[in-house]
Formats: sequence, structure tokens, C-alpha cells
Amino acid sequence: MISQTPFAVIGLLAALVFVKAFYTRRKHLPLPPGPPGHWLFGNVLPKSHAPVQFAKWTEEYGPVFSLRQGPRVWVIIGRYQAAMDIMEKEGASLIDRPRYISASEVLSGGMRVVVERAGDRLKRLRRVLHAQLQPKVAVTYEDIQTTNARNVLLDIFDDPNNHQMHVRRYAASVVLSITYAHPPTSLSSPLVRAVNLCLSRFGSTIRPGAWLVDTYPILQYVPGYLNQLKEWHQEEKALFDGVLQGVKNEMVTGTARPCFAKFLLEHQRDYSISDGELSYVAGSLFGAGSDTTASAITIVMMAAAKHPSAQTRVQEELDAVVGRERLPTFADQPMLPQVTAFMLEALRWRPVSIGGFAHRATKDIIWNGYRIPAGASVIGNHWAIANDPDTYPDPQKFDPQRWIDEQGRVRDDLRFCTYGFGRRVCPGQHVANRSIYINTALVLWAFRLRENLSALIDTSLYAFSDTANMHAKPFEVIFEKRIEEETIRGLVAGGD
Ligand code: HEM
Repeated sequence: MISQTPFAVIGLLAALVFVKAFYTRRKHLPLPPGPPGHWLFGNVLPKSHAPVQFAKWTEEYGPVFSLRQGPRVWVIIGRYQAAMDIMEKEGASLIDRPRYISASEVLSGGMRVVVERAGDRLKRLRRVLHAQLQPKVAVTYEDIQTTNARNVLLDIFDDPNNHQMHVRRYAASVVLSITYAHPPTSLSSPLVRAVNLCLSRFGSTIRPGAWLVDTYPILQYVPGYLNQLKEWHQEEKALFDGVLQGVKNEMVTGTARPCFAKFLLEHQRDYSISDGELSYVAGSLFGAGSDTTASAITIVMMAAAKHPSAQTRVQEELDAVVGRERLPTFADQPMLPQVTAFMLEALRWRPVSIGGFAHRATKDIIWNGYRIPAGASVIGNHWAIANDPDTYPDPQKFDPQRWIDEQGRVRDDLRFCTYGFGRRVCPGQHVANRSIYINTALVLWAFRLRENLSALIDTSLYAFSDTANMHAKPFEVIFEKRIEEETIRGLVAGGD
């Protein structure tokens, strides 16, 4: 009988050669193409409106292009399908964030979820966030959201010129209620002012290129260089600890109402959360959830004032389903596909997180014959993806009907990346969507929004702040009442 051994050995050797060749070939695959740069320093990143420049480079270099900045590689994705292939399917290799010495390690003491690196702490923090923000818990915030959104209607009656401020007040109030059971508040309250200050410091620190130490880490050892950030961290920590202490005191006296902070304190051990992490995860929810939600609702209002016929379609639906004698509620949403479509289109038309947040590749990722190397910062550019003509035909057109299927229902085969990607997708998305829905339904039910023809609304990106989460600069809207003010006040007072 012929021995099988030599064949087995040959087979094994052939397999080894094949595997080695496979990996060698992978290693030699090129980076995605991109604009030429300096041989040593690489590309100069755009100083302002980076997502817009990146979208132009997408047109020129394709759905996935790369940039180099010193030793750092950036890969930018500007088309929907490529974003799905890379950010979603390869999500496990993109769970990490780039290292932010300035915004994360120093300013946030390494505890802010949004800039947390992959690892055990991220897993624990995301678990606890999920516990309190998942869909079945999000519905329990209905009363907080409804009460605050109804107040927006009254605020608009009282002071229509400050509509953007009313929406910011809504978002701040909702997040503080959910997090600390804080009573409805105003933008001028010392707490809101203090957390907004922390938020703007974080926003300015994380801007690409704001702190050179993020490209050249050696700078962290320069005496005094990071002092400003260290001071801000101490202030931020004291603020977050102070608000949390308020909840602890209420728990001692038995007066604490249910909220995220109380839940965390009661389950601190189950989720293995340290005191510092607990204080920060609660404190930084404001930063993640308040500004973003306010921006989204304001974009809905801008879209309505600018697109009268799309607005009419929503109002016809509201009149047919809700009528004019009661206020729209969450229970109405399944019967209001036009309201949902309108908000989805507004979120695509002017995406709040316009450039997307950077993820970091922990392994080489191969896409279409290109290699995204381990260590690269990978960004799904929301602005370019929103303008992908293959997924959203005629993308510049504001057209809520693209979200509606032939049966008149909201399409379930179309998506946009409003809330980011993969394993870092926004954990607050269910709460956010519910906030945007209830405000859209109530405002468009109560008012006809119009543009003042002598103060036209600028909807270009230059009419928004050049920040990671963009905000519309002040603009005027005429709020014509569709329902009598007394009727609305009566319905709000009666809780109907
Ligand atoms: C319209 C409103 C909102 C928008 C547009 C938005 C968008 C985003 C985006 C794009 C990300 C990054 C995703 C990625 O890395 O790919 C994110 C992360 C995050 N969001 Fe939101 N968000 C909103 C509201 C909220 C709310 C209401 C909360 C909480 C109450 C929240 C909490 C967070 C947190 C904690 C993270 C960090 C997650 C991580 O890095 O793992 N967001 N959000």
C-alpha cells in the first residue's frame, strides 16, 4: 500500500505557500487613490469646511480615497455602498477611535465615550448606555419629550424670532431630565451654561489640527503645553461630579426620581463602572445629545419654510389623521408616514454630523483591490454620502417622497447614516428620532412655516457653523398659525 504521508506533506506545503502568497499580496495592495501630497508631510488637510472639500475629492478620486498627514493615514468614504461594505461589514475592525491626546486623554481624562478607544472600558460604557437608551427604554421618555415639545409651541407663540433658542432649550431640558431628572430648564440656567461651555471647549479641541500634539505626540512632554486642557478637565470633572452628587443626595433622602444617573448609581457594580466613569458617562450625554438634537429639529424647520409643497403634504396628512382638535402624539406616528419621511429627508438634506466621526482600523481591510491599513483613521463623510446620486437620485433636491414606497409607507430598504456606523453607531438614536418626530409633528400641525421674502433663508453649508455637529446660523421664519392660539394653549394645559 502506498503511504499517504508524502501527499499530506506536499498538500500542507502548498497550502502554506498559498496562504503566504495571499497575505504578501494583500500587504502590497495599494492605498486607495487620493490627492498628491508632500513626500514627507503628506497632504494639507482643509482648514475649513473639510466635508465639502472631501466630497469634491470623492468626485475626483472615487468612493474611497486616502490622504496622508505626516505618519498618519486617513481614508475617506464618500458613497453609500462603499460605506456599507467597509464601515458596516468590517465594523469589528473599525470599532476603535484614533488617539486624541488633546480631546480625550487630557481634556476628558480618558473617560468621554465618543472618543474612547476600543477595549474593555468602551464595552462597559456602551453596555450601560444601551441599557438606558435602547428602543424599549426610549419609549419611557415619552412624557418628558411630549411636555417639552408642547412647550416649544407656546415659546414660538410668545417669541417666534427666537425659534432656534426654543429648540435648544427643548433639547437641553430633555437630556437633563433623562440624565439627572432635572426639572425643565432654561438656556440661561447656570447648569446649562456651564455644560454648554464644556461642550464648546470639547468641540474646539477635537477639530482636526487644533492641537498639534495629536499628530506629533512628543509634544505632550513639552512643559506647560497642555496646561489649558488640564485646567478645563478639572473644571469639567468638578461640574459633572457636582450634578451627580445632587442625585446621590436625593437618593439618601428618598426623593430621587428615576433617571440615568440614579440607574447608574444603583447598578454601578453590575456594570463595573468606576466613580469617575460614572460621573463622565452621565455628564457627557449632554454634549452628545443636546446640541445634535437641537440642530436636527432646526434643520426640519428650515426645510419646511424653504419647501412649501413638501410641507403641505405633511399638513394634509396631519389634518386627515389627527384633525385640528387634538395635538399629535407618539401614538400617531405609524399613521403619519409623511411626517417621518419629511424628517428623514431633512436629516439627509443637511446632515447634522456633516463629516462623520473618525473610526480607526485595527486590522488591514481590503476593499476593491485597495488596502486600508491597520492604524488608518477611517471616516464615512456624511455630506458626500448624502449626495450619492446612485442611492439618492437628484440628491440636491429636497424630496421626502424618496422615503415613501408604492403603498404609501416609509421605505424599509433605504437608509442614511445620520447616526454613524457599525459598532460606534449613536446609542442615542432612538431617543433622538423620537424628539425629532414629536417636534416635527407638533410644529407643522400648529403652524405654517414661511420664508420672509425680504430675508430669504440661506440653506447653503456656509449658513451653518463649521463644526463636527453643524448648527444653522440665525435665520428668520414666519410662523402662521394653522390652529388658534387659545385652542393650542387649552390643549397643552389640558394635557390632550
Ligand atoms: C439628531 C441627534 C443626534 C445625531 C445626529 C447624533 C449623531 C451621532 C454620531 C454621528 C455619532 C458617531 C457615530 C460614529 O462614530 O460612527 C454619535 C455618537 C454618540 N451619540 Fe449621538 N447623535 C444624536 C443624538 C444623541 C443623543 C440624544 C444621545 C444621548 C442621549 C447621543 C449619544 C451619543 C453617544 C454617547 C455617542 C458616542 C458613541 C461611541 O463613540 O461609541 N446622541 N452620535
